[in-house]
Amino acid sequence: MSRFSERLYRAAQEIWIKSHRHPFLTELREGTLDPGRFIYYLKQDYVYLIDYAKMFAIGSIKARDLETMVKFAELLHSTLNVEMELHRQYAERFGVTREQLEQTRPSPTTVAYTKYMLDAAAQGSLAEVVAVLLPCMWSYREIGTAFMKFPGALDHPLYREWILMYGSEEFGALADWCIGLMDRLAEGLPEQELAQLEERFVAASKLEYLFWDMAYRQEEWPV
Ligand SMILES: Cc1ncc(CO)c(N)n1
Repeated sequence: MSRFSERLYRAAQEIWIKSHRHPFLTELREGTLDPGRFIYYLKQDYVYLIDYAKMFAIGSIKARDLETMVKFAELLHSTLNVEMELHRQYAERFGVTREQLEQTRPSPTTVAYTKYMLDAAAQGSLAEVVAVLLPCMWSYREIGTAFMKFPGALDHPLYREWILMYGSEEFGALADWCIGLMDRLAEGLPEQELAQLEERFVAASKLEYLFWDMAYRQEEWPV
C-alpha cells in the first residue's frame, strides 16, 4: 500500500500549485516583490510562529516515546531560536524592533490559521497535531528548494536569506522527519480517522494559501 503522506500530497496538490503561482511567491523568487509586502508578511509570520511553536510543545506532550518527544523539543527550539531569529534580523534591517514584532496585531487570516491549528491540537490525537502542522513544513520546504534552483533568486540582497533558510538541508530534514512520523502514526488507522487527518491537512494547506494572499493584500481589520 502506498504511504499516507502521498495521499495527503495528492489531496492538497491543487491548492499547493495555486500557492506556487501566487504573485507573492512568483514576485519573491523574481526579486520584484515590494518590500512593504514582505515586511508585512514577516510581522504576521512572527506572531504566527509564536503559536506554531506551541504546536511543537503540544506534540512533545502528546508524544508516546522519548525519541519523538526529543524531536518535537528540537523543532520548538529551532522555531524560537533559528526561524524567529531570521525574522528578527530582517526586521532590524527595516528598523522594526523585537518588541514591535511581538506586538504585531494578528490579522484576520493569521487568527484563523493559528487558532485552527491550536484547536486541532487541543481536540485531537498526536496524528492530528502532525496532520495540521505538516503543510507548513512541507510546503515551505518545497518552496525553498524550488527557489534555490530558480535562476537569480539567490542574487537578491533582501530575499536571499529567506530562500536559504527554507531551502536548507536542516529545514528539509525536519520536514522529512515530520512526513515519516505522519506515515507511522497513520498506520492501521480506520478510514474514518484517515479522512479526518486528510481534512485537517487540506484545511491547513488552504490557510497557507490564504496567508500568502493576506500578505500580498496587506490585510487589515475593517476598523
Ligand atoms: C505561515 C507559515 N507557514 C509555515 C512556515 C514554515 O515554518 C512559516 N514560517 N509560516
